[in-house]
Amino acid sequence: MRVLTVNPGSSSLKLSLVDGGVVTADEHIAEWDGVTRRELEEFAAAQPSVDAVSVRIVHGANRAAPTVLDEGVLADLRGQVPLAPLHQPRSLSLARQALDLPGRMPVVGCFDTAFHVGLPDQAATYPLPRSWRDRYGIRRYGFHGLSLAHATRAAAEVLGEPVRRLRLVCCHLGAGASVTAVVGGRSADTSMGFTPLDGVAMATRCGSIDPGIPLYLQREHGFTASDVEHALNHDSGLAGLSGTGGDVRDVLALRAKGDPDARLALDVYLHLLRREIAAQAVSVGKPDAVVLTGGVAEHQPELRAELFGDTLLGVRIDAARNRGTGDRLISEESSTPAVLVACREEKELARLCEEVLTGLAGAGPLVFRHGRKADP
Ligand SMILES: Nc1ncnc2c1ncn2[C@@H]1O[C@H](COP(=O)(O)OP(=O)(O)O)[C@@H](O)[C@H]1O
Ligand SMILES: CC(=O)OP(=O)(O)O
Ligand SMILES: [Mg+2]
Repeated sequence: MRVLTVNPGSSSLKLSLVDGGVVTADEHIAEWDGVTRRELEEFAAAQPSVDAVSVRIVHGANRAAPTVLDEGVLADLRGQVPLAPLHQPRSLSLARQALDLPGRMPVVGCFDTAFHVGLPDQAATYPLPRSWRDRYGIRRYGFHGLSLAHATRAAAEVLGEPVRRLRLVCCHLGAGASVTAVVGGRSADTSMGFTPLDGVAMATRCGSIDPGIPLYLQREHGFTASDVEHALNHDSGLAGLSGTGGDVRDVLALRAKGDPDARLALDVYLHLLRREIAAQAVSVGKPDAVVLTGGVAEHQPELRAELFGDTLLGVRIDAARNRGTGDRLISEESSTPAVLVACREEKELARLCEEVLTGLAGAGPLVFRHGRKADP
């Protein structure tokens, strides 16, 4: 099956054609402003033929499996726009365009949140009033699920162990970043929450902060909810700390020139990431390995080494392996294994799309068989 995959991230748009599991064409629009123009139509028109389209949709609420999209499902998914304001409008606008592509092929939506649907109650529940949780569905959802599903399988291959036997701390470090405890292919805990704003500091997002801060700014300094939402999503994280747009390459270049804000930005970023890795290691039990994936993790060997230093979870980075290529161990033989894998959300999008369209969804590998909570 030839699947056109559509992956709108917070900083980029990635389009691929995956034919029988192999990527045969690729277009990566880095520094994407989120406005959908004719990129999808043009990419589709350039392919010899396409059998189906698979779209990454960041927030699927309680949906445990991917689904064939139509106008009704898209209307339902608009309910999650306020819960993922950077991503959901982009995904839905591209899904809408996909439904209108010439040939009217089936369009499948694959949800970042689905990987986390079976989170244990103690990890999914916020300590908030029952009425908020019951009435408004306030819970930890978790994101980056397509990346995590692929990274889990790829890391298992590198480690030579079946997914079901592995206890992993998986770090997705891109423009968005999260850390997840993956036990036997299932999410046991994760740093992102009700929205993809929670957790570690990101390119432009703040991650977890004292909830008293936005309340104070609104009550005492006249900020509106929209002002605060915008600043926490767009002007915080590495961007807010360093005065750059939040691209880690720019922050590293400034730090190399001795810029104190850039130094503080990276110190804060790494400190919060180390703290979260340690926290997720507790949720995992005894981790068999730490897995790194995503644009920042893949392209920044020095930052990888700096992240682990000498002490974090007993990982010691091996200089030669760290400089290598491909999915691989990057740690010394005698230490806790650290595995680097390329983020291949397009492969997961294509795999899930094929499963849905050939009627196999839910009978696939362990990592998508959560099923404790039913579709809404
Ligand atoms: N050499 C590099 N090439 C591309 N991206 C890089 C490189 N080094 C670091 N990055 C970082 O990767 C981030 C993009 O990661 P990616 O996972 O593609 O993001 P997203 O999917 O969230 O849009 C950029 O913000 C950039 O900081
Ligand atoms: C959920 C999320 O933050 O995704 P991305 O890293 O692609 O922006
Ligand atoms: Mg991404």
